[in-house]
Amino acid sequence: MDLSAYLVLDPGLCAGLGMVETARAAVAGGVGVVQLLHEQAGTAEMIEIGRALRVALEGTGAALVINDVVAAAVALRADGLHIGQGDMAVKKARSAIGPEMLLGLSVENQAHARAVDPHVVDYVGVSPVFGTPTKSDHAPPVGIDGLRRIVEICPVPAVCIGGLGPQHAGDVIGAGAAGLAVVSAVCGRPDPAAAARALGSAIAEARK
Ligand SMILES: Cc1ncc(COP(=O)(O)OP(=O)(O)O)c(N)n1
Ligand SMILES: Cc1nc(C(=O)O)sc1CCOP(=O)(O)O
Ligand SMILES: [Mg+2]
Repeated sequence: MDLSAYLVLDPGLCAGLGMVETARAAVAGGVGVVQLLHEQAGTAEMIEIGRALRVALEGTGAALVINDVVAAAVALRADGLHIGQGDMAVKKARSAIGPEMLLGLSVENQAHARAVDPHVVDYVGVSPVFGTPTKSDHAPPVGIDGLRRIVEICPVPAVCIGGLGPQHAGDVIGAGAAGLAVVSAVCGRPDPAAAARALGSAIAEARK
């Protein structure tokens, strides 16, 4: 899974174009992972949207990750499941999804990072780097220095999320992150493909 440019879909921000078309455009613009996050959807609706996303992503090489809803991830044979600290025990998630599906875990501080078991978790989402209106109940922002310390501790690759856009690629890649996860930098933009391209270019530039 190429974690460099990681799109987290938000149904509200994607209301204009829709989540499937937003994902299609973002992947055309170079996004490597699409996470379906829909707090209001039950399992059946997650599966229905996930199936449409699967069709849209087919043949692109982009990965489909399901947020929180283990049964939907399993039913869809998704590429990954992403859970937070309060969602469920990581070992329970791993036994539900089996050994092949990638498991992502949110980490919000150094203690969370120290507790990551690399035999169970494949990548972490360090969250949030900056405050963001996209998620109302986020943990205190860790900032770039906090991100660097968390990445140093984590035994698995780290993407980071929260208030990020192309303008932050230099700082977060410099801090050791494997990629940037974004919502509003792509969702709801007039041209999500161009927004994704701008993100990818900034990441490529940061890695030079
Ligand atoms: C890549 C990535 N990182 C962090 C999160 C946040 O997940 P979580 O803490 O479970 O919060 P919710 O988004 O589920 O409310 C994420 N979704 N993706
Ligand atoms: C989905 C999500 N999780 C977060 C966390 O801190 O756990 S912040 C967030 C939303 C990030 O949105 P934007 O890119 O628009 O700032
Ligand atoms: Mg969650």
